[in-house]
Amino acid sequence: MSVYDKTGIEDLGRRLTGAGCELISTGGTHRSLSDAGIAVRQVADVTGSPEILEGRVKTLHPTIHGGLLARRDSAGHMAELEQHGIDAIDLVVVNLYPFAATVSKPGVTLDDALENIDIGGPTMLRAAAKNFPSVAVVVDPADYDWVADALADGELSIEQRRGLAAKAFQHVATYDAVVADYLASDPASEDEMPEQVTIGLKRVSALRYGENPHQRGALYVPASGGSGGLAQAQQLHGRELSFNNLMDADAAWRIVSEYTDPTVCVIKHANPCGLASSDDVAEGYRRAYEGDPVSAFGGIVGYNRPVTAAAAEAMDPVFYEVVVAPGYDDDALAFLQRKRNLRILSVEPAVSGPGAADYDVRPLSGGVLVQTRDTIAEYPDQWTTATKRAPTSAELADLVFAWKAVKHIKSNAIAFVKDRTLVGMGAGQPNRVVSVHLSSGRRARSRLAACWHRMLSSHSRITLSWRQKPVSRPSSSRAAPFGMMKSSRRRMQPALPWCSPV
Ligand SMILES: NC(=O)c1ncn([C@@H]2O[C@H](COP(=O)(O)O)[C@@H](O)[C@H]2O)c1NC=O
Repeated sequence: MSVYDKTGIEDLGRRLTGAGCELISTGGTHRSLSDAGIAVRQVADVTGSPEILEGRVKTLHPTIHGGLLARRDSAGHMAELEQHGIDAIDLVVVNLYPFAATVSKPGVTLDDALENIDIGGPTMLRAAAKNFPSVAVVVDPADYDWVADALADGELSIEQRRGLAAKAFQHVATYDAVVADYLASDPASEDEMPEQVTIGLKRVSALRYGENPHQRGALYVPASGGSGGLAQAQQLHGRELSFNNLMDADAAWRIVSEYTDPTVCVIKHANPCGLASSDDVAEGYRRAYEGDPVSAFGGIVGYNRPVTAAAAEAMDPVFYEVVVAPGYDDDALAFLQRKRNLRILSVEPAVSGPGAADYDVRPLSGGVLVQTRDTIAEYPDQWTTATKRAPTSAELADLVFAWKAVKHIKSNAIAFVKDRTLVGMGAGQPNRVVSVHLSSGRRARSRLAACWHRMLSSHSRITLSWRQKPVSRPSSSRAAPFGMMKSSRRRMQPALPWCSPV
């Protein structure tokens, strides 16, 4: 037994000695056990070598590793143990130096970090895990109880030992990935994508199923630590979250997090069908909802400010699956909790763990695409005007709003915006002209289509304005909504019969 985190170790030690085990421990673990009156030998007494180099070498010794690695079914191995006076070791209980927690501390030095890279612990875990046909390895304190129960009744089965071995290897792999991330986060190497990427994740919850009922699914967070973000949201109310709930709630949280002004969105199928900024969050919700009242049903509502009672009441007539916000006024929460099926999430901004490379990862058949996140700073005061008429300052504010919105709408993304409110949205269409057509709610005019065609041939990102009444909702002002589109391809789409250039 050699554990950094001593929680539960006395109870386990007592149960193991009760089951007839003889215990061997390193310095601090030995102290904890013997102080609790449990019979235990010092590892140094077993190896005949003292701990040296300030604890850098404690268990790295043939007596320990011979005892762990010898095949019990090999007469040769057992004879060698005998010859060298080594006893077989049947169970290893180890947890490692807290590397991630250490490097999360502000002002941590490289020296501190290096001293917290555990070497002897992983070596014992790997040795015991390799030899799981004969040896059991316990790395997770959550396993202490059932392992002690099994040993009290006899022994662990081969399947149980194999499961523990897999867990130990997984643990060591994740631990090493965090160390590698930390060491790789050298500013000099930031220009290049890394040669190899190992992403250590730990499961925080099992989901009933994945995207479809025949798929399995679970939620993971980075093993390197970090906090906040949708994956670490606190669920304040409602039924279990599904895979799709989490996907949509994340889309909601990401889009409202894009705005500094108080902003509310309504998400359907990972796209915002409603989005509005307003100093009054209840008004923001109303305007977001009115952007597309039909699609809002069954959606997810996201706020970047605490939900007020007025906003909660405004949401009342509509069925929503999830609401996600950085907090809730007490009366708002009490009001929302009346709805049995509404899942209520409280989220804090995401803070990456130490050295965690913050990648966007997409699966391909046979591989994955990895890119850095789309977090570029935008400078609207440096934008140039593509049209003859320059936007007014109110129109520019709408364009800034639209530019942030369109980043979160799936391609071919179209956003019509008026008064910092999304009034029309086109997403996921294979044809961008059709996407405009859908988002404007009526057949695109040939003049508009021609305008698109001219611009699509020369720009990959386009801002557009034209004289046309807002179509998705009535507006008191006579100015037209502003449109914005995003496309990752420069090629012009083939002309459709109803949008031939004029
Ligand atoms: N150097 C070694 O040989 C070695 N052997 C075990 N450890 C670690 O020492 C820790 C326990 O130390 P202690 O029992 O002294 O509190 C465990 O986290 C274990 O993983 C070691 N420390 C670091 O590598």
